Amino acid sequence: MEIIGKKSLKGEIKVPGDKSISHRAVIFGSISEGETVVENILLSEDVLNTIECFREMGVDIEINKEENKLRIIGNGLYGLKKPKKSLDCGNSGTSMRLLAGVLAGQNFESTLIGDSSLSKRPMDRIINPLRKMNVNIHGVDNKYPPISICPSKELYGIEYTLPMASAQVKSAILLASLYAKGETKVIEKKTTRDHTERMMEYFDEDDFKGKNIYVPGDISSAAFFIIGASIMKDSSIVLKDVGINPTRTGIIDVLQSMGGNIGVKNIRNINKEPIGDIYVSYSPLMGIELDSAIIGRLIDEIPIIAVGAMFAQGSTIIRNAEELKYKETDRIHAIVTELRKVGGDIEALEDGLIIKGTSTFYPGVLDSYNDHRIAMALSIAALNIDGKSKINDDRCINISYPQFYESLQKIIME
Ligand SMILES: O=C(O)C1=C[C@@H](OP(=O)(O)O)[C@@H](O)[C@H](O)C1
Ligand SMILES: C=C(OP(=O)(O)O)C(=O)O
Repeated sequence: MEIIGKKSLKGEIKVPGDKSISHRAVIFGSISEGETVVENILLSEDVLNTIECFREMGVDIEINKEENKLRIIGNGLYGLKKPKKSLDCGNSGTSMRLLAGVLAGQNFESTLIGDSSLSKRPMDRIINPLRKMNVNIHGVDNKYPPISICPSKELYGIEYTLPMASAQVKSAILLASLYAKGETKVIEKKTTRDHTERMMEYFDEDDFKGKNIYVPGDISSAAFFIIGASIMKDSSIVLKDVGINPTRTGIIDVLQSMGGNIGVKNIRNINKEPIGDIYVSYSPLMGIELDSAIIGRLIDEIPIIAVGAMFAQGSTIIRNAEELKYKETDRIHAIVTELRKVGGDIEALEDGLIIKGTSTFYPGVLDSYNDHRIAMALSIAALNIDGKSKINDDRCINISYPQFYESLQKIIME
Protein backbone atom coordinates (compact mmCIF):
# COMPACT_ATOMS: atom_id res chain seq x y z
CA MET A 1 0.00 0.00 0.00
CA GLU A 2 1.24 3.48 -0.87
CA ILE A 3 0.60 6.05 1.82
CA ILE A 4 0.89 9.79 1.40
CA GLY A 5 1.28 11.93 4.52
CA LYS A 6 0.66 14.23 6.26
CA LYS A 7 -2.98 13.90 7.00
CA SER A 8 -5.47 14.35 9.79
CA LEU A 9 -8.36 12.10 10.85
CA LYS A 10 -11.92 13.34 11.27
CA GLY A 11 -15.34 11.72 11.62
CA GLU A 12 -17.04 8.71 13.09
CA ILE A 13 -16.43 5.02 12.37
CA LYS A 14 -17.28 1.63 13.76
CA VAL A 15 -14.39 -0.80 13.93
CA PRO A 16 -15.16 -4.50 13.30
CA GLY A 17 -15.95 -7.01 16.03
CA ASP A 18 -13.37 -8.05 18.61
CA LYS A 19 -11.13 -10.89 17.41
CA SER A 20 -10.68 -12.54 20.83
CA ILE A 21 -14.41 -12.48 21.57
CA SER A 22 -15.26 -13.69 18.04
CA HIS A 23 -13.04 -16.79 18.44
CA ARG A 24 -14.65 -17.52 21.80
CA ALA A 25 -18.19 -17.03 20.45
CA VAL A 26 -17.49 -19.68 17.79
CA ILE A 27 -15.97 -22.05 20.34
CA PHE A 28 -18.68 -21.73 23.01
CA GLY A 29 -21.44 -21.74 20.39
CA SER A 30 -20.03 -24.99 18.98
CA ILE A 31 -19.71 -26.83 22.30
CA SER A 32 -23.03 -25.72 23.75
CA GLU A 33 -26.39 -27.27 22.85
CA GLY A 34 -28.60 -25.74 20.19
CA GLU A 35 -28.68 -22.39 18.44
CA THR A 36 -26.25 -19.55 19.08
CA VAL A 37 -26.59 -16.38 17.01
CA VAL A 38 -23.52 -14.17 16.91
CA GLU A 39 -23.91 -10.58 15.72
CA ASN A 40 -21.11 -8.26 14.67
CA ILE A 41 -18.76 -11.25 14.36
CA LEU A 42 -15.33 -10.43 12.95
CA LEU A 43 -15.04 -12.31 9.65
CA SER A 44 -11.25 -12.04 9.35
CA GLU A 45 -8.89 -14.87 8.36
CA ASP A 46 -8.07 -15.87 11.96
CA VAL A 47 -11.72 -16.21 12.97
CA LEU A 48 -12.62 -17.96 9.71
CA ASN A 49 -9.98 -20.56 10.58
CA THR A 50 -11.65 -21.24 13.93
CA ILE A 51 -15.02 -21.53 12.14
CA GLU A 52 -13.60 -23.99 9.57
CA CYS A 53 -12.07 -26.14 12.33
CA PHE A 54 -15.45 -26.57 14.03
CA ARG A 55 -17.20 -27.21 10.72
CA GLU A 56 -14.59 -29.92 10.15
CA MET A 57 -15.81 -31.44 13.44
CA GLY A 58 -19.42 -31.52 12.29
CA VAL A 59 -20.74 -28.24 13.68
CA ASP A 60 -23.31 -26.49 11.50
CA ILE A 61 -22.16 -22.87 11.17
CA GLU A 62 -23.94 -20.54 8.76
CA ILE A 63 -22.08 -17.35 7.83
CA ASN A 64 -23.98 -14.24 6.77
CA LYS A 65 -21.21 -12.04 5.33
CA GLU A 66 -23.43 -9.06 4.51
CA GLU A 67 -24.66 -8.78 8.09
CA ASN A 68 -21.52 -10.07 9.89
CA LYS A 69 -23.67 -12.67 11.55
CA LEU A 70 -23.23 -16.34 12.44
CA ARG A 71 -25.81 -18.98 13.20
CA ILE A 72 -24.26 -21.93 15.01
CA ILE A 73 -26.06 -25.13 15.86
CA GLY A 74 -23.91 -26.38 18.71
CA ASN A 75 -23.15 -30.08 19.15
CA GLY A 76 -22.82 -29.94 22.93
CA LEU A 77 -19.71 -30.63 24.99
CA TYR A 78 -19.48 -34.26 23.84
CA GLY A 79 -20.95 -34.03 20.34
CA LEU A 80 -17.99 -32.97 18.18
CA LYS A 81 -17.04 -35.44 15.41
CA LYS A 82 -13.59 -36.75 14.58
CA PRO A 83 -12.18 -34.49 11.86
CA LYS A 84 -11.26 -36.17 8.56
CA LYS A 85 -8.12 -34.09 8.21
CA SER A 86 -5.77 -31.94 10.27
CA LEU A 87 -7.37 -28.85 11.76
CA ASP A 88 -5.72 -25.84 10.10
CA CYS A 89 -5.34 -22.80 12.36
CA GLY A 90 -3.51 -20.78 9.69
CA ASN A 91 -1.78 -17.79 11.32
CA SER A 92 -3.85 -17.82 14.49
CA GLY A 93 -2.28 -18.54 17.87
CA THR A 94 -5.63 -18.09 19.58
CA SER A 95 -7.25 -20.77 17.41
CA MET A 96 -4.52 -23.31 18.06
CA ARG A 97 -4.16 -22.80 21.81
CA LEU A 98 -7.88 -22.57 22.62
CA LEU A 99 -8.78 -25.47 20.34
CA ALA A 100 -6.17 -27.62 22.08
CA GLY A 101 -8.13 -27.07 25.30
CA VAL A 102 -11.37 -28.25 23.69
CA LEU A 103 -9.75 -31.19 21.88
CA ALA A 104 -8.16 -32.34 25.14
CA GLY A 105 -11.55 -33.61 26.26
CA GLN A 106 -12.68 -35.39 23.08
CA ASN A 107 -12.74 -39.13 22.55
CA PHE A 108 -11.07 -38.89 19.15
CA GLU A 109 -7.59 -38.19 17.86
CA SER A 110 -6.86 -34.82 16.27
CA THR A 111 -3.98 -32.78 14.85
CA LEU A 112 -3.62 -29.01 14.81
CA ILE A 113 -1.49 -27.39 12.11
CA GLY A 114 -0.64 -23.80 11.18
CA ASP A 115 1.19 -21.64 8.65
CA SER A 116 4.95 -21.04 8.70
CA SER A 117 4.67 -18.28 11.34
CA LEU A 118 2.41 -20.24 13.69
CA SER A 119 4.60 -23.33 13.24
CA LYS A 120 7.44 -21.40 14.92
CA ARG A 121 5.39 -20.22 17.91
CA PRO A 122 5.78 -21.92 21.31
CA MET A 123 3.15 -24.49 22.24
CA ASP A 124 4.99 -26.00 25.24
CA ARG A 125 3.15 -23.34 27.24
CA ILE A 126 -0.09 -25.28 26.65
CA ILE A 127 1.41 -28.76 26.35
CA ASN A 128 2.86 -28.60 29.89
CA PRO A 129 -0.27 -27.64 31.84
CA LEU A 130 -2.52 -29.85 29.69
CA ARG A 131 -0.24 -32.82 30.40
CA LYS A 132 -0.63 -32.11 34.11
CA MET A 133 -4.37 -32.56 33.49
CA ASN A 134 -3.56 -35.97 31.96
CA VAL A 135 -4.06 -34.85 28.38
CA ASN A 136 -2.27 -36.97 25.82
CA ILE A 137 -0.73 -34.14 23.78
CA HIS A 138 2.41 -33.96 21.66
CA GLY A 139 4.26 -31.39 19.60
CA VAL A 140 7.47 -31.27 17.58
CA ASP A 141 10.34 -31.26 20.11
CA ASN A 142 7.59 -31.06 22.72
CA LYS A 143 7.17 -27.44 21.70
CA TYR A 144 6.09 -26.66 18.16
CA PRO A 145 3.13 -27.45 15.87
CA PRO A 146 1.82 -29.74 14.51
CA ILE A 147 0.15 -30.62 17.81
CA SER A 148 -1.46 -34.03 18.13
CA ILE A 149 -3.98 -34.94 20.80
CA CYS A 150 -5.13 -38.51 21.59
CA PRO A 151 -8.01 -39.46 23.85
CA SER A 152 -7.19 -39.85 27.55
CA LYS A 153 -9.17 -42.02 29.93
CA GLU A 154 -9.84 -39.18 32.31
CA LEU A 155 -8.76 -35.54 32.75
CA TYR A 156 -8.01 -34.07 36.17
CA GLY A 157 -8.50 -30.53 37.38
CA ILE A 158 -5.30 -28.70 38.33
CA GLU A 159 -4.15 -25.64 40.19
CA TYR A 160 -1.78 -23.81 37.87
CA THR A 161 0.14 -20.56 38.16
CA LEU A 162 0.76 -19.14 34.70
CA PRO A 163 4.51 -18.83 34.09
CA MET A 164 3.89 -16.07 31.53
CA ALA A 165 1.08 -13.54 31.08
CA SER A 166 -1.07 -15.34 28.51
CA ALA A 167 -4.82 -15.36 28.09
CA GLN A 168 -4.46 -18.12 25.51
CA VAL A 169 -2.79 -20.47 27.99
CA LYS A 170 -5.33 -19.57 30.68
CA SER A 171 -8.16 -20.22 28.21
CA ALA A 172 -6.77 -23.57 27.03
CA ILE A 173 -6.72 -24.79 30.64
CA LEU A 174 -10.20 -23.43 31.40
CA LEU A 175 -11.66 -25.06 28.28
CA ALA A 176 -10.02 -28.40 29.14
CA SER A 177 -11.40 -28.07 32.67
CA LEU A 178 -14.92 -28.41 31.26
CA TYR A 179 -13.97 -32.06 30.63
CA ALA A 180 -11.96 -32.65 33.82
CA LYS A 181 -12.79 -34.30 37.11
CA GLY A 182 -12.38 -32.00 40.10
CA GLU A 183 -11.73 -28.32 40.34
CA THR A 184 -9.34 -26.29 38.21
CA LYS A 185 -7.79 -23.07 39.39
CA VAL A 186 -5.63 -20.83 37.21
CA ILE A 187 -3.59 -18.16 38.99
CA GLU A 188 -2.24 -15.23 37.02
CA LYS A 189 0.36 -12.91 38.48
CA LYS A 190 -0.43 -10.32 35.83
CA THR A 191 -3.82 -9.44 34.39
CA THR A 192 -4.65 -10.76 30.93
CA ARG A 193 -7.89 -10.56 28.96
CA ASP A 194 -10.75 -12.37 30.69
CA HIS A 195 -13.16 -12.92 27.78
CA THR A 196 -13.11 -16.71 28.27
CA GLU A 197 -14.15 -16.39 31.92
CA ARG A 198 -16.93 -13.95 31.06
CA MET A 199 -18.28 -16.04 28.20
CA MET A 200 -18.05 -19.25 30.20
CA GLU A 201 -20.19 -17.62 32.89
CA TYR A 202 -22.62 -16.34 30.26
CA PHE A 203 -23.13 -19.81 28.74
CA ASP A 204 -23.23 -21.41 32.18
CA GLU A 205 -26.31 -19.31 33.05
CA ASP A 206 -28.29 -21.73 30.90
CA ASP A 207 -26.38 -24.97 31.43
CA PHE A 208 -24.44 -24.56 28.20
CA LYS A 209 -27.46 -24.04 25.94
CA GLY A 210 -27.01 -21.78 22.90
CA LYS A 211 -27.00 -18.01 23.54
CA ASN A 212 -27.20 -14.75 21.62
CA ILE A 213 -23.98 -12.81 21.44
CA TYR A 214 -23.20 -9.31 20.20
CA VAL A 215 -19.46 -8.90 19.66
CA PRO A 216 -18.20 -5.44 20.74
CA GLY A 217 -15.85 -3.54 18.41
CA ASP A 218 -12.18 -4.52 18.75
CA ILE A 219 -10.19 -2.05 20.86
CA SER A 220 -7.00 -3.52 19.36
CA SER A 221 -8.25 -2.40 15.91
CA ALA A 222 -9.52 0.92 17.30
CA ALA A 223 -6.00 1.48 18.72
CA PHE A 224 -4.63 2.39 15.27
CA PHE A 225 -7.13 5.26 14.95
CA ILE A 226 -6.80 6.22 18.63
CA ILE A 227 -3.07 6.79 18.22
CA GLY A 228 -3.53 8.13 14.68
CA ALA A 229 -5.93 10.85 15.84
CA SER A 230 -3.67 11.67 18.81
CA ILE A 231 -0.57 12.33 16.68
CA MET A 232 -2.08 13.87 13.50
CA LYS A 233 -2.74 17.60 13.96
CA ASP A 234 -6.38 18.79 13.72
CA SER A 235 -7.74 15.27 14.20
CA SER A 236 -10.94 14.47 16.06
CA ILE A 237 -12.74 11.13 15.77
CA VAL A 238 -15.42 8.99 17.37
CA LEU A 239 -15.16 5.20 17.45
CA LYS A 240 -18.59 3.70 18.08
CA ASP A 241 -19.42 0.58 20.10
CA VAL A 242 -15.92 -0.48 21.11
CA GLY A 243 -15.29 -3.15 23.75
CA ILE A 244 -13.87 -1.50 26.88
CA ASN A 245 -13.31 -4.56 29.05
CA PRO A 246 -10.82 -3.30 31.69
CA THR A 247 -8.41 -6.13 30.83
CA ARG A 248 -8.07 -4.54 27.36
CA THR A 249 -8.06 -0.79 27.99
CA GLY A 250 -4.38 -0.30 28.82
CA ILE A 251 -4.08 1.79 25.65
CA ILE A 252 -6.56 4.35 27.03
CA ASP A 253 -4.71 4.60 30.36
CA VAL A 254 -1.33 4.95 28.65
CA LEU A 255 -2.57 7.60 26.25
CA GLN A 256 -4.07 9.58 29.13
CA SER A 257 -0.74 9.43 30.99
CA MET A 258 1.00 10.66 27.83
CA GLY A 259 -1.28 13.71 27.71
CA GLY A 260 -3.72 12.36 25.13
CA ASN A 261 -7.18 13.74 24.68
CA ILE A 262 -9.39 10.65 24.97
CA GLY A 263 -12.68 9.84 26.64
CA VAL A 264 -15.36 7.14 26.66
CA LYS A 265 -19.11 7.81 26.59
CA ASN A 266 -22.32 5.84 26.33
CA ILE A 267 -20.97 2.95 28.42
CA ARG A 268 -23.22 -0.12 28.72
CA ASN A 269 -22.95 -3.90 29.11
CA ILE A 270 -23.74 -6.56 26.57
CA ASN A 271 -23.42 -10.29 27.17
CA LYS A 272 -21.16 -9.61 30.19
CA GLU A 273 -18.81 -7.33 28.22
CA PRO A 274 -18.66 -3.53 28.65
CA ILE A 275 -18.90 -1.43 25.49
CA GLY A 276 -18.78 2.32 24.77
CA ASP A 277 -17.97 5.09 22.28
CA ILE A 278 -14.39 6.38 22.27
CA TYR A 279 -13.73 10.07 21.57
CA VAL A 280 -10.19 11.09 20.71
CA SER A 281 -8.58 14.18 19.28
CA TYR A 282 -5.11 15.53 18.57
CA SER A 283 -2.96 16.43 21.54
CA PRO A 284 0.82 16.76 21.93
CA LEU A 285 2.04 13.61 23.68
CA MET A 286 4.78 13.17 26.29
CA GLY A 287 6.93 10.06 26.71
CA ILE A 288 6.35 7.88 29.79
CA GLU A 289 7.61 4.68 31.37
CA LEU A 290 4.94 1.99 31.19
CA ASP A 291 4.14 0.17 34.39
CA SER A 292 4.89 -3.55 34.15
CA ALA A 293 1.37 -4.42 35.40
CA ILE A 294 -0.22 -2.76 32.36
CA ILE A 295 1.61 -4.80 29.70
CA GLY A 296 -0.93 -7.65 29.58
CA ARG A 297 -3.71 -5.10 29.11
CA LEU A 298 -2.15 -3.69 25.93
CA ILE A 299 0.19 -6.36 24.58
CA ASP A 300 -1.15 -6.23 21.00
CA GLU A 301 -1.14 -2.42 21.00
CA ILE A 302 2.60 -2.03 21.64
CA PRO A 303 3.50 -1.60 17.93
CA ILE A 304 1.08 1.32 17.57
CA ILE A 305 2.00 2.74 21.01
CA ALA A 306 5.61 2.78 19.79
CA VAL A 307 4.45 4.85 16.82
CA GLY A 308 2.71 7.28 19.18
CA ALA A 309 5.87 7.51 21.30
CA MET A 310 7.98 8.25 18.23
CA PHE A 311 6.02 11.49 17.69
CA ALA A 312 5.92 12.39 21.41
CA GLN A 313 8.23 14.60 23.41
CA GLY A 314 10.72 12.75 25.61
CA SER A 315 11.36 9.05 26.06
CA THR A 316 8.95 6.17 26.36
CA ILE A 317 10.21 3.03 28.06
CA ILE A 318 8.46 -0.32 27.66
CA ARG A 319 9.77 -3.28 29.66
CA ASN A 320 8.42 -6.70 30.71
CA ALA A 321 7.09 -7.21 27.21
CA GLU A 322 9.20 -10.21 26.12
CA GLU A 323 5.96 -11.88 24.97
CA LEU A 324 6.22 -9.63 21.88
CA LYS A 325 8.93 -11.99 20.59
CA TYR A 326 6.47 -14.88 20.36
CA LYS A 327 3.76 -13.25 18.27
CA GLU A 328 3.24 -13.51 14.49
CA THR A 329 6.80 -12.19 14.19
CA ASP A 330 9.34 -10.92 16.72
CA ARG A 331 7.54 -7.62 17.16
CA ILE A 332 10.42 -5.97 19.09
CA HIS A 333 12.74 -6.54 16.15
CA ALA A 334 10.14 -5.53 13.55
CA ILE A 335 9.19 -2.28 15.30
CA VAL A 336 12.81 -1.20 15.85
CA THR A 337 13.96 -2.05 12.33
CA GLU A 338 11.05 -0.45 10.49
CA LEU A 339 10.57 2.71 12.58
CA ARG A 340 14.31 3.46 12.26
CA LYS A 341 13.83 3.51 8.47
CA VAL A 342 11.62 6.62 8.76
CA GLY A 343 13.82 8.42 11.31
CA GLY A 344 12.56 6.89 14.57
CA ASP A 345 15.04 6.96 17.46
CA ILE A 346 14.28 3.58 18.95
CA GLU A 347 16.24 0.91 20.71
CA ALA A 348 15.47 -2.75 21.42
CA LEU A 349 15.70 -4.10 24.95
CA GLU A 350 15.72 -7.80 25.80
CA ASP A 351 12.12 -7.39 26.99
CA GLY A 352 10.91 -4.19 25.38
CA LEU A 353 11.75 -0.87 23.76
CA ILE A 354 13.10 2.60 24.43
CA ILE A 355 11.65 5.19 22.08
CA LYS A 356 12.97 8.74 22.05
CA GLY A 357 10.54 11.25 20.59
CA THR A 358 12.04 13.27 17.72
CA SER A 359 10.71 15.69 15.13
CA THR A 360 12.42 14.90 11.84
CA PHE A 361 10.97 12.04 9.87
CA TYR A 362 11.16 10.97 6.25
CA PRO A 363 9.04 8.58 4.15
CA GLY A 364 10.25 5.04 3.54
CA VAL A 365 9.60 1.61 2.06
CA LEU A 366 8.59 -0.48 5.03
CA ASP A 367 8.13 -4.20 5.63
CA SER A 368 5.24 -5.74 7.53
CA TYR A 369 6.98 -9.06 8.24
CA ASN A 370 3.56 -10.44 7.28
CA ASP A 371 2.34 -9.33 10.68
CA HIS A 372 -1.02 -7.52 10.58
CA ARG A 373 -0.35 -5.35 13.62
CA ILE A 374 3.03 -4.23 12.23
CA ALA A 375 1.46 -3.42 8.81
CA MET A 376 -1.28 -1.26 10.36
CA ALA A 377 1.04 0.47 12.86
CA LEU A 378 3.45 1.38 10.04
CA SER A 379 0.57 2.69 7.92
CA ILE A 380 -0.39 5.13 10.69
CA ALA A 381 3.24 6.23 11.13
CA ALA A 382 3.48 6.87 7.37
CA LEU A 383 0.27 8.93 7.41
CA ASN A 384 1.93 11.37 9.80
CA ILE A 385 5.10 11.78 7.74
CA ASP A 386 5.41 14.17 4.77
CA GLY A 387 5.80 12.37 1.45
CA LYS A 388 5.06 8.98 -0.03
CA SER A 389 5.79 5.79 1.92
CA LYS A 390 5.09 2.22 0.99
CA ILE A 391 4.09 -0.70 3.20
CA ASN A 392 5.14 -4.02 1.66
CA ASP A 393 3.17 -7.24 2.20
CA ASP A 394 0.09 -5.54 3.62
CA ARG A 395 -2.19 -8.47 2.70
CA CYS A 396 -1.73 -9.66 6.28
CA ILE A 397 -4.20 -7.03 7.50
CA ASN A 398 -6.83 -9.65 6.55
CA ILE A 399 -5.80 -11.59 9.67
CA SER A 400 -7.61 -9.16 11.98
CA TYR A 401 -8.96 -6.18 10.03
CA PRO A 402 -9.72 -6.78 6.32
CA GLN A 403 -11.42 -3.36 5.95
CA PHE A 404 -8.61 -1.39 7.62
CA TYR A 405 -7.76 0.78 4.60
CA GLU A 406 -11.47 1.35 3.84
CA SER A 407 -12.08 2.53 7.41
CA LEU A 408 -9.06 4.79 7.19
CA GLN A 409 -10.28 6.24 3.89
CA LYS A 410 -13.53 7.28 5.56
CA ILE A 411 -11.79 9.50 8.12
CA ILE A 412 -8.68 10.78 6.29
CA MET A 413 -8.75 14.54 5.63
CA GLU A 414 -6.27 16.36 3.39
O1 LIG B 1 -6.62 -14.85 24.13
C1 LIG B 1 -6.59 -14.12 23.13
O2 LIG B 1 -7.58 -13.94 22.38
C2 LIG B 1 -5.33 -13.41 22.81
C3 LIG B 1 -4.34 -13.35 23.76
C4 LIG B 1 -3.05 -12.68 23.55
O3 LIG B 1 -2.07 -13.66 23.34
P1 LIG B 1 -1.27 -14.41 24.54
O4 LIG B 1 -2.21 -15.24 25.29
O5 LIG B 1 -0.23 -15.22 23.84
O6 LIG B 1 -0.69 -13.30 25.35
C5 LIG B 1 -3.07 -11.74 22.36
O7 LIG B 1 -1.77 -11.35 22.01
C6 LIG B 1 -3.77 -12.35 21.17
O8 LIG B 1 -3.84 -11.43 20.12
C7 LIG B 1 -5.18 -12.76 21.51
C1 LIG C 1 -0.97 -12.15 18.61
C2 LIG C 1 -2.10 -12.05 17.92
O1 LIG C 1 -2.95 -13.09 17.63
P1 LIG C 1 -2.74 -14.67 17.76
O2 LIG C 1 -1.88 -14.94 18.95
O3 LIG C 1 -4.12 -15.21 17.89
O4 LIG C 1 -2.09 -15.14 16.48
C3 LIG C 1 -2.58 -10.72 17.47
O5 LIG C 1 -3.71 -10.67 16.96
O6 LIG C 1 -1.87 -9.70 17.60
